[in-house]
Amino acid sequence: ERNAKIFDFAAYHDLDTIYSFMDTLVASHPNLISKINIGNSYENRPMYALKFSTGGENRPAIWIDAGIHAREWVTQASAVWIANKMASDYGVDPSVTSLLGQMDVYLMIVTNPDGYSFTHTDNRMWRKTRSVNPGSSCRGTDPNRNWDAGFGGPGASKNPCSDSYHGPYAHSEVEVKNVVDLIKGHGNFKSFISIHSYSQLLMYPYGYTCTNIPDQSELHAVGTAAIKELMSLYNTKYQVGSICKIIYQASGGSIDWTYNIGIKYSFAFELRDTGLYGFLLPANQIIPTAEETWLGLKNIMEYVRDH
Ligand SMILES: CS(=N)(=N)C[C@@H](Cc1ccccc1)C(=O)O
Ligand SMILES: [Zn+2]
Repeated sequence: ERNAKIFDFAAYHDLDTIYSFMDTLVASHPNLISKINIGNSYENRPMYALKFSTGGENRPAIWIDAGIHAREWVTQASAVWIANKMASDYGVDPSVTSLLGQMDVYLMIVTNPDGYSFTHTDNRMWRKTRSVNPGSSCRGTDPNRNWDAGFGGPGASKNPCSDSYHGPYAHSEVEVKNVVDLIKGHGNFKSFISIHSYSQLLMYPYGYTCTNIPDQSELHAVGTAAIKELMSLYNTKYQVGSICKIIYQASGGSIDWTYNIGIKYSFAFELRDTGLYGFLLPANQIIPTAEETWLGLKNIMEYVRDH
């Protein structure tokens, strides 16, 4: 509890510090949070998801991941703050209490640990995994082009040296496979939310095509309500739309695969900012970004709980 009190949420932390924060949080809330090792990364780092659960057996669940792109540091930092917020608001905020009384929430703070570690040791702008590409001197696959949804189509590169290299085959990256296996094994996820930065967008599928999904109008309405909440705090301007329409065509993205396996409420956030600092967002914007993102996330989770 003392450690949880001295953690600096207004700073960027390395992998070990984030992992020990998780242990502190679990220790402070043993009846609410457990740490699940969903498998190891390419370089054998554990991949931890925090499971928020008040009981039941395989309850309907919501997945939230951050940091699949290593350099998007405000996403892992915001997820740390959100983990703490959800823990402290349970039993205090009636909406959070009701949500966790009916659903489980899985929160993966560092979805690409090898890449995140590499941004601290070698290259702050690294995005991909750190897997070896046979026959190339370039490392890594874009974990957000490696999912089995329009895999290898337009909006991904076949060049291992590209930042959007799709990898040798769908789910080739163990970091992706570990999440895929958890989602398929669980079988009762109602929502999958992937947190990226930057651009200030809330997106729904598809990325691999600009054709509308069957649930386009519902997801657009959910997204619109969510960003209204988000914007209410600091007036941070967000836009809502499909990946393909509001950012660009991108194949092999996570939320296209989750939508296609039946997880209707699949969304991707692009957090602050719109390019002034980009991936190098100053640490003094971590807490404001996390606070406003939480409002949007909570709004989506409430909708999922009630539908
Ligand atoms: C700036 S960025 N790389 N976070 C934008 C991110 C958009 C996206 C999100 C979800 C699914 C597909 C595509 C990407 O290119 O992977
Ligand atoms: Zn990203």
